[in-house]
Amino acid sequence: MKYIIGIGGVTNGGKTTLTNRIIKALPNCCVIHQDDFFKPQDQIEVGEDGFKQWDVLDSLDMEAMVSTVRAWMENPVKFARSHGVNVTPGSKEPASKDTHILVIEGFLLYNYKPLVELFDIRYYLAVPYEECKRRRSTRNYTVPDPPGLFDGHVWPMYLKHRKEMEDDGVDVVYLDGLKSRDELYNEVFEDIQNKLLNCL
Ligand SMILES: Nc1ncnc2c1ncn2[C@@H]1O[C@H](COP(=O)(O)OP(=O)(O)O)[C@@H](O)[C@H]1O
Ligand SMILES: O=C(O)c1ccc[n+]([C@@H]2O[C@H](COP(=O)([O-])O)[C@@H](O)[C@H]2O)c1
Ligand SMILES: [Mg+2]
Repeated sequence: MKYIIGIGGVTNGGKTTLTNRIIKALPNCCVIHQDDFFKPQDQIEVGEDGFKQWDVLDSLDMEAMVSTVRAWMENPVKFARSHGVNVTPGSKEPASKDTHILVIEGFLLYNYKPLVELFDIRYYLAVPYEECKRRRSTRNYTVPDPPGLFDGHVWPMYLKHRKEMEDDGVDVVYLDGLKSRDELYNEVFEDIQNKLLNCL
């Protein structure tokens, strides 16, 4: 069985932190990080607001990202081996027999049609404005945020994409990013275990 899990939501919601823990706990589990598909800086458009438009689908090579997901779907064992993931032989335990899991994490997972339909389950981490802004101010991205980027671009784009996703009726499981790392991990891990057992 193949199972694709999305961990999406707002920047600094805790997606990467949660993902890194979840993938260690699941068998035959590969991961794809959307951040690896940002286009080079010189290809990022500058908006009328003067900011580089990082937080839009056009800043990402979404075709390459979907191709990578499809490569996993076609041959998860080959994908796992070529990405250094240990593949355990199908055990007699029903929950792990021939189960292959892919976790995809990123801030714009559910606004791109060819990708959104590939998920078996979609988690969505959210945190309120103040906390998001506070966490963001402590981050060091490969390209540092210029002054005013959060209020001028990042947060408005988050609200826009979230509204589009909701208007499109995308089915997501909301997670409260204010909960502790442990609480989030336990909640999501338990939910995944139950979903996997129901699929078998
Ligand atoms: N549950 C949490 N509670 C408090 N801080 C968190 C939590 N999860 C992550 N963080 C912190 O918030 C920041 C963003 O986390 P990260 O996992 O990189 O988020 P994202 O990938 O969604 O941008 C980091 O400084 C991280 O240590
Ligand atoms: O990774 C990069 O090269 C990069 C360069 C510039 C900006 N980013 C920011 O990365 C954010 C998405 O990652 P994350 O982990 O904060 O969800 C997004 O809000 C972008 O503004 C990321
Ligand atoms: Mg991240």
